[in-house]
Amino acid sequence: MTEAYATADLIDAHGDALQSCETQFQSYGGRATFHGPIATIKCHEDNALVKEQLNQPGEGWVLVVDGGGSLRTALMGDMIARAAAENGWAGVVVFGAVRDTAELALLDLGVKALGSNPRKSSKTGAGRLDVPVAFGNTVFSPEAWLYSDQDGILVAEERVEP
Ligand SMILES: O=C([O-])CC(=O)C(=O)O
Repeated sequence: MTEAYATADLIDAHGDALQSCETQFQSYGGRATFHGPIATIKCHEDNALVKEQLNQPGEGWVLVVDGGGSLRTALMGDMIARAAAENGWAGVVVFGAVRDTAELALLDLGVKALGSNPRKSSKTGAGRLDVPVAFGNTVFSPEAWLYSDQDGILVAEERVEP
């Protein structure tokens, strides 16, 4: 799905209402531009919670996964990402690594991550759901709004009109 806004235009118009994430992400998903309200997970090299959440209805939300920046294991691969797309999530932002990147590019889902690693994560369920997470000088609070495109990621406490 192509969306008719650019983050540069949004921040020009609504600068005071927006945080702009300084972390430089790679874009892996088939959707280059995506936005939606935020759900969060904080976890470390364990993706059971990520799998569980993305198998729930997404209703246009964006899951922000704070993996602590670890590139040692992948927190999402093609199976979890396919479930996310089928369940209507708009996108997934991973402060950490993903895998199966060739397949991720074919999905109608926004995926941003720091990098990739073929090694899988553990699946104990360790981690926390729906807590504010922060990276790149930006706080991602549950239910805030996220706007992402090739230029970066913006966060607003309330929805802003593109
Ligand atoms: O199961 C995992 O750890 C992640 C994965 O490879 C997938 O989503 O296909």
